[in-house]
Amino acid sequence: MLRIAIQKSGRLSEDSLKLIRECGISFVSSSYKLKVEASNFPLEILYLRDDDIPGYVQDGVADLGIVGQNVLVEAGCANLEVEALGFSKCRLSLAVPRGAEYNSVADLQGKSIATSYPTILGDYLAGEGVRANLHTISGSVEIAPSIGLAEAICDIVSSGSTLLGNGLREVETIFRSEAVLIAAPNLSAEKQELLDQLRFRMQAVRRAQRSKYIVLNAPASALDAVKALLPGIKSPTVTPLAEEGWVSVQSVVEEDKFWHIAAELQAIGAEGILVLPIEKRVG
Ligand SMILES: Nc1ncnc2c1ncn2[C@@H]1O[C@H](COP(=O)(O)OP(=O)(O)OP(=O)(O)O)[C@@H](O)[C@H]1O
Ligand SMILES: O=P(O)(O)OC[C@H]1O[C@H](OP(=O)(O)OP(=O)(O)O)[C@H](O)[C@@H]1O
Ligand SMILES: [Mg+2]
Repeated sequence: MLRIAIQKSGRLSEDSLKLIRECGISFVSSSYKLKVEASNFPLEILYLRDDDIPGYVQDGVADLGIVGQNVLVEAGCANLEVEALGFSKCRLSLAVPRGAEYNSVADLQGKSIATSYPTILGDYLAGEGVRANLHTISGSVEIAPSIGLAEAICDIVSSGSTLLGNGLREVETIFRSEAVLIAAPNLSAEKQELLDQLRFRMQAVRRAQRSKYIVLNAPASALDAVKALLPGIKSPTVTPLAEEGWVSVQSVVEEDKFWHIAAELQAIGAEGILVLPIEKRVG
């Protein structure tokens, strides 16, 4: 049985649970039970504070974990990462009060900076040759300048609303993060085999999320141009329509290229362009 540690409640929780479920693994979750067993895969799920996850996996108390790279690197456990998962994307940034003068990181020399990430920040500042006084606090970091605790902060930013709401201006991005799957060093051969199965499923889910199924009608005369735009996985499926001179084309497109391709398809005469989600994609 594999044990995976995920965040009990917070920014990682929902997507971590969703990913495990999309891998076809069923379990009953309740907010009171902190350890649950899946019914159709040898997996036990532990619900923990995210800060504790790297340590549990490093020590082998849990075999696997899902955690942000920011927390993983801060804990000095970057070597445990096995797979980036593409959610909970955020950045670690330095910010100063909106009206404060700031030209470069050298302006932080001798200043006090509040953060929950003293290791990542300390390494960054050392690399820049800047000495500052770091105040380590575990949350609500953005409040620090307005209560006189620090002159700058370094914390997680996503939309930037928290900085804006607290009169702060983002001045440097020092680290980019997303959720990652981590694994204990030296897993037994049996557990490694289960991990490989789980990664195979996770990759199929992620590949599917990045792809869309596209169906459209096009004049047969435009077929070569349509094929060039929609090469698909191997090649597109082309079937004749009942109406003479027209074909139906089915293919797979990368989601981030869809809008660009859809406009080009329309320009060469394609009609009725439908886009459907793909649940899993193997290979
Ligand atoms: N605004 C955000 N947008 C996207 N991802 C975020 C955001 N804030 C945090 N994250 C990511 O999600 C992780 C968990 O964030 P969260 O705020 O839930 O942590 P926490 O308050 O420390 O939780 P816990 O109670 O488990 O210690 C962060 O370490 C980071 O990787
Ligand atoms: O740029 P934004 O979109 O505003 O997001 C950034 C905020 O999100 C996180 O806090 P969260 O809301 O998770 O609360 P927490 O302090 O309880 O972790 C993070 O610590 C920032 O404060
Ligand atoms: Mg935490």
